[in-house]
Amino acid sequence: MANDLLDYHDGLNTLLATHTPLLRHEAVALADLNQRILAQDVAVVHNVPEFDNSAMDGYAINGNDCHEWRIVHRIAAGDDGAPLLLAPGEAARIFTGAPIPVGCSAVVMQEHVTRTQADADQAPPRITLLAGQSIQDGQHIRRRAEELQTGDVLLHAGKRLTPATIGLLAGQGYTHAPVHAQVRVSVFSSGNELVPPGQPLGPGQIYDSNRIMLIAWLRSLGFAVVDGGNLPDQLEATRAALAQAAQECDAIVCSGGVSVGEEDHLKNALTEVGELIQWRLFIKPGKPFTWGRIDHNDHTCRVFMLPGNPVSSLVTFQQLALPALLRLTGLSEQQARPLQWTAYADFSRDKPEPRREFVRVNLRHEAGQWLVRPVVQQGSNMLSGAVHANALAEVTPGTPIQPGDALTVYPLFNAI
Ligand SMILES: Nc1nc2c(c(=O)[nH]1)N[C@H]1C(S)=C(S)[C@@H](COP(=O)(O)OP(=O)(O)OC[C@H]3O[C@@H](n4cnc5c(N)ncnc54)[C@H](O)[C@@H]3O)O[C@H]1N2
Ligand code: MOO
Repeated sequence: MANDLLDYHDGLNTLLATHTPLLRHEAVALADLNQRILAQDVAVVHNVPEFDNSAMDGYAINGNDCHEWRIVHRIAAGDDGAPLLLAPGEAARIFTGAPIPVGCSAVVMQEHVTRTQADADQAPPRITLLAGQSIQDGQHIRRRAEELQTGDVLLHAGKRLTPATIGLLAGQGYTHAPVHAQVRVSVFSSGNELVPPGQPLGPGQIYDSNRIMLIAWLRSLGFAVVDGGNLPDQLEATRAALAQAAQECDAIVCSGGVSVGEEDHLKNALTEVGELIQWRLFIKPGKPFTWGRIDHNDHTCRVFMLPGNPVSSLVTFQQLALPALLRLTGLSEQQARPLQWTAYADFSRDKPEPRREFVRVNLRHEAGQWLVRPVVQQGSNMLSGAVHANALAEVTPGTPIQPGDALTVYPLFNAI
């Protein structure tokens, strides 16, 4: 029955191609820019360095072949060094970041010279080079504009901003940067059995783990998250909640209620208020994963319905919903793809699984190779298994595994 289900890679490629960056932009202050995506190119407006300056604490000298130099100036970082001149045989005491005086041929580290104090007749102190040291022309001078030149592009549109890029923008004097607006995501769980942590459990009830897991995950990636609460197993209430959220948000992420049971109302509700684009993929876990859209006037809200088993939610979120959501934030298809590399099986499995499987594994580096071994708890209801794992290993449908077989692995939370 299952072979008509969509393959994972076709599903991922379709999601990446059909979700495009939101057009809303905003100027955001530097301290709040981490993880945001640049919406326009940003130019270099100051040469870096702005002026020739010293890379070391030491002495700026004129005349690399001299045997000693008279110290005639002292230049610290923050001083205006431009008017200062060095004649042949002269030196300036200089510090890292201080401007280079006119006539300087090189900077010598203070560890490489000896300094003689001024004598009684007020002659300036002198430095001589220690035996065994030599001087290269221009050494330890950071030249004006050697790193960045005015008019060049500092950062290109589409760049995901990191702490280092924020520092780079500050180094140019910027206080704000133009970024794509935050993607607003409503997160729901669904099921009469679910109780929020902190409340007592009644018979047949369990705590809701998926909603807070997804909220924390989305927040950590810079999304503006609305907690939509838990939807009862009831079509009318579900339909109303989806329609309301679609007016206010760019995307809805919900979990549970997308399988075939009579209490699984999510797909019907989506069909009534919007469009169900895809139901079910040929994957384990996460087969009932669903996506669609709800259009409201000129606004589109993307909808991702994750299967309720917590590991099914986690796997389909990381491998399918998140890449699509990251496209909305402004990332390219390539940037939004789940991070992946190749590792080698440190286990065997004779019985092939018909669906493409994402096995929860421990990825480790040993003797120059990345190796993977499955964690014990592989049930899609066993969140502890996903916690003990640090990656997902992809197993091709119908394929037994021998030790040493190459597998594609995806680090969990893109962080190893
Ligand atoms: N007859 C069939 N039954 C099922 C099939 C099938 O093909 N035929 N598919 C199974 C698969 S695979 C999955 S995965 C689940 C997914 O079902 P739903 O998405 O409808 O999820 P629920 O039935 O609502 O819940 C499944 C399971 O997960 C627990 N759950 C749900 N939400 C949460 C939450 N927020 N936090 C913690 N746990 C949650 C729920 O209590 C159930 O135990 O369907 C299979 N059935
Ligand atoms: O797809 Mo279900 O996620 O196999 O447990």
